[in-house]
Amino acid sequence: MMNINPTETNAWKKLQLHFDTIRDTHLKELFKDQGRAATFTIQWQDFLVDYSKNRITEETKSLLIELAEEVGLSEAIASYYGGEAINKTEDRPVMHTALRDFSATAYHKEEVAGVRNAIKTFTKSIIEGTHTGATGKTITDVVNIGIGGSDLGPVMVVEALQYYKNHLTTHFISNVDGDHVMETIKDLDPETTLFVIVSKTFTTQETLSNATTVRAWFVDQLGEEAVGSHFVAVSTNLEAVQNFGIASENIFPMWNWVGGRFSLWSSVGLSIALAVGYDHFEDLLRGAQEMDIHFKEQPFDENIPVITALLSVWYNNFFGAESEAVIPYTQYLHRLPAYLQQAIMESNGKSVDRNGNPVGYETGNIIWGEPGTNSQHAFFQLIHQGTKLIPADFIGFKKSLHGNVDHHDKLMANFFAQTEALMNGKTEAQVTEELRESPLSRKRIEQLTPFKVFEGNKPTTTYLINTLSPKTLGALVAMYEHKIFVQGVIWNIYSYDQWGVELGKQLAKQVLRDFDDVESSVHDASTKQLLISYKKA
Ligand SMILES: O=P(O)(O)OC[C@H]1O[C@H](O)[C@H](O)[C@@H](O)[C@@H]1O
Repeated sequence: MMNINPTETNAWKKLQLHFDTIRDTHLKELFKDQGRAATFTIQWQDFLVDYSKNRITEETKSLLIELAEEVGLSEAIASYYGGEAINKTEDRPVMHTALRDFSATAYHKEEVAGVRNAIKTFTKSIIEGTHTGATGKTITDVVNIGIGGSDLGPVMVVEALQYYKNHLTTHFISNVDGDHVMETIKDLDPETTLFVIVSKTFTTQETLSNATTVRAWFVDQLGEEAVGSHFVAVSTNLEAVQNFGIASENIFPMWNWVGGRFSLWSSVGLSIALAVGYDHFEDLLRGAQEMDIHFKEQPFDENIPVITALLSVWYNNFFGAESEAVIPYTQYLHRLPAYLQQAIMESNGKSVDRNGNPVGYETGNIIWGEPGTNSQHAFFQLIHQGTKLIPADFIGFKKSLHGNVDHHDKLMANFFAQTEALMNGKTEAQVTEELRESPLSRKRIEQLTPFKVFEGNKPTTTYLINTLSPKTLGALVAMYEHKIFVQGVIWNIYSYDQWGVELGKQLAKQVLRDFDDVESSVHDASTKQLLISYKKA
């Protein structure tokens, strides 16, 4: 890793000058070049990534690639794939790619294959009913208890692959909110339920509290001796799991070289494999592996994660765009934005560079989104006519899974229409002409026109994918993972730690202790007033 301040590179300086020449250019203008769509499209396997509706020219693209080269992206990729401890503040390598590397030269090959086999055997026994509950009944429900990376990945994928699901009903408990726990377990039959406790560290307050409550509820009904048939855990901290009362044969290990928010490919994905079967889980991994190979081998100008990361830097650091929207046009991906919020914002929400100095430029963007078309009827107003520039990823599929062409055409008509509308907008002349056909008076038309004008020039990147399958989903998620990596390299920050989560955790522990005597606790006046009011209730 070269630890270069991006703003001090030659490419950055050139980009700044270039930006001044292009900042006001309208996309409509750029589209006068008929070849533009083909120039700025990458066709890869089942993916067509059309990034032509972005505010770039070929010069922008080559300067951005120059930036990537100048900060040493190729060397960084080699360190990432080479298992170097690139997560320096935690002194760990970042090796989620090893979890889906089926090649002969894969890192940690045997350990990984061993755990994969354990997942395969166990999930098969649950799905086929050979592993029964303590009273001999087959398992019908699976409850994943975990938070952050131990929840968001599994829940996002299980929702995304609902079409491929088997008979097991999957539930997720994450929040330490007791109401969340009770609402989930209230109708469950302990005799037919399997609990999967997922915590990389096995020290997370939320997960341990939830697991303790659920375990007590369970033991109350079926007794301590039944625990072994109904509780399994996923963790790196085998000792803590055993202390919690889960036998070693019921623990699926994971490793410190896998970050929590990149761990769905490990045994953290046990609930996924239970929900859709091991073969689909493996397909998910294989899809991710294909993207890993693409990212590692493709030249930057044809490399999806590299290009999309550079576009994101372009908007974030030159246009001053603060956020990015992710709009999947499939209900199955309704948890993708939430998943990406952790993956992206926990990784790149950093303000200290790799030399330990404050960064003097913007880093991690704010990620948000909801599925289309719902989002169109909710927040698209602001994207179309608000004052903020919000680059958006549009993710759509050529075929629906249930095959209802009528619905799919309507869904996708919106998908295409929105990116076109965001790009072109609507001019004053167009609005006036349209209003002239209405019975409105001339005066009224004049009054209304400014409100109906769309400036356009709103950038979007379109991912048009054949179908939503375990494989394409794996590739899509891996694409975002590598995009995060590229951005971290350019911004010269450490993307794989998350110290920013600690302070709140520490304080919550203190506040919990202070609940015993809020009057004499030491807090600022606002917090103290709130604590007193809370305890009086
Ligand atoms: O899996 P666990 O150790 O329970 O951690 C769960 C979550 O805890 C913290 O919030 C971290 O910031 C997350 O990255 C992690 O995914």
